[in-house]
Amino acid sequence: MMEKFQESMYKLIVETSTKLPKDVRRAIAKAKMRENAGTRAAMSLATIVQNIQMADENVSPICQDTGLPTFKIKVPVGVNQMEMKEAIRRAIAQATKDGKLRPNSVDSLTGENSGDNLGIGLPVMKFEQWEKDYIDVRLILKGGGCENKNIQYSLPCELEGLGRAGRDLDGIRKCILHAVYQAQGQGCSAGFIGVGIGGDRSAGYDLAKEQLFRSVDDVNPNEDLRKLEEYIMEAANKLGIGTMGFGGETTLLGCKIGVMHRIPASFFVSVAYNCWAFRRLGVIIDPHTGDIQEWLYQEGDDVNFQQEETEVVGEAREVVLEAPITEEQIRSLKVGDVVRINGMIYTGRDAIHKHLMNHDAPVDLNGQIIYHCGPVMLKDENGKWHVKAAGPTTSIREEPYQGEIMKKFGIRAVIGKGGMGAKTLAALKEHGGVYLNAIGGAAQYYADCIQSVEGVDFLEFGIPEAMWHLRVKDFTAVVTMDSHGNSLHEDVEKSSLEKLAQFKERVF
Ligand SMILES: O=C(O)C[C@H](O)C(=O)O
Ligand code: SF4
Repeated sequence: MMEKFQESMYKLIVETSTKLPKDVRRAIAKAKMRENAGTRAAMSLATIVQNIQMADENVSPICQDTGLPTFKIKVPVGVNQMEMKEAIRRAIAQATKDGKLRPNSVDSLTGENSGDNLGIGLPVMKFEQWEKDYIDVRLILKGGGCENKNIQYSLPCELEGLGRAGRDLDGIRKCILHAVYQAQGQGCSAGFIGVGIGGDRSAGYDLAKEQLFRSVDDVNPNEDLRKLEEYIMEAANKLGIGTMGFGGETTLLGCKIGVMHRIPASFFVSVAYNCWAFRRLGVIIDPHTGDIQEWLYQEGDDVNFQQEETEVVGEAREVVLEAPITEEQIRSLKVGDVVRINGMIYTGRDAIHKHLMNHDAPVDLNGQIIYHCGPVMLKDENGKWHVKAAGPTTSIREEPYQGEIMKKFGIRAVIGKGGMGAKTLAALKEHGGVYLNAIGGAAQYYADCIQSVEGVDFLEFGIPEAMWHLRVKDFTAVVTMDSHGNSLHEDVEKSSLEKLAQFKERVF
């Protein structure tokens, strides 16, 4: 039985990483219909849909960040949970080896990547016993960018744009709207949120995450919460943050709210934010054979994304870039321009940015392009590396370093997602640099633009943190911060704050 169970868990992991569930697909298809053709949001959604289809076909990760695997398992009395845990760990290690998961488990003290997704406390497995005679296993692969946008409020509190949030349903309403606002595009909007009302800090977050296991289509049995969920879906989509924070009609794809009791002194509202790449599936397992009897979240017909040819944004200019890039070329770029990159780009994320502050670079970065990306890579029998998934990572984490590093090494462009802050914007102006926004989560789409892996440095930092030398063709991204002091991210943040303030008045 355990061998079969391990095989079933392997199938669950691979399916979760590579195929979005139908309820999520329906939500994305609906969002796509709402956007006006030709806008940046429509273009991004077209890329997202294309990426979902490519992941289906390639049986490869939808997003390169395959997240922190969290299993929720319900078992009948008499099933050996310790053996199940071991089988799940083996299945996780196998899926990592096969390039279906990125090695994502990092020693928090030494920074060492375990290489197989196993580690202290990882994967997360939560067991519960029940009276039924079958096993129910559900899995979420929740990436780090959206996890970083989770937020917890302690009521009463003051919220920018909304004023005081008190200890009542209306205060809760304000917290949830604020949670969507503060995420901007950084958690790869449009997102799904799970909300937990009450509990202590840890139980509140657990409850919030528990909500993410609810189907997007289900209706809250609590009438107050049903109304609140409905209200939030409507109001949040008026914030104008849109796909990737580019502005647009859809900012939120789902909202599920749960409640538990609290103690008199504490009143927490906890919000778990999940990106559009909402990888969550489940299976019913026969406890005697270990076989999969049924897949969960897959009710309904196959979702047919209507994919008409999307034109590039209205009058957006398309510019081809190839490194080394001159200052003059960079200064000619403006927010809104679409760039197509050919030639070399170098990945660099958290560990490398920190390292480069007081070390030399292993390659000459003068005039070059840095890509904030931690790809999924596999080495073949001949020792050659292949890219299995390679979308952008959240750039704002490099905010303390980026400007200085660009100046120090002469870097002319950085590609990432979610935008960067005032410090980087000032450096782009002073030095002559641009920020290029790629579509977060579109890891198959971008992997397809990579023609070859020409080298790697800092492999000791682990696969996601290494500096990969990539030769690309037609790698497309949008200029969202230019060398003239313009930032689309700053604009959207400002306008969405104004819109948020329209929801200040009491509703509940
Ligand atoms: O780690 C990554 O590759 C991306 C991360 O999920 C992010 O959204 O920043
Ligand atoms: S890159 Fe975006 S889509 Fe991928 S896990 Fe991070 S937040 Fe989600």
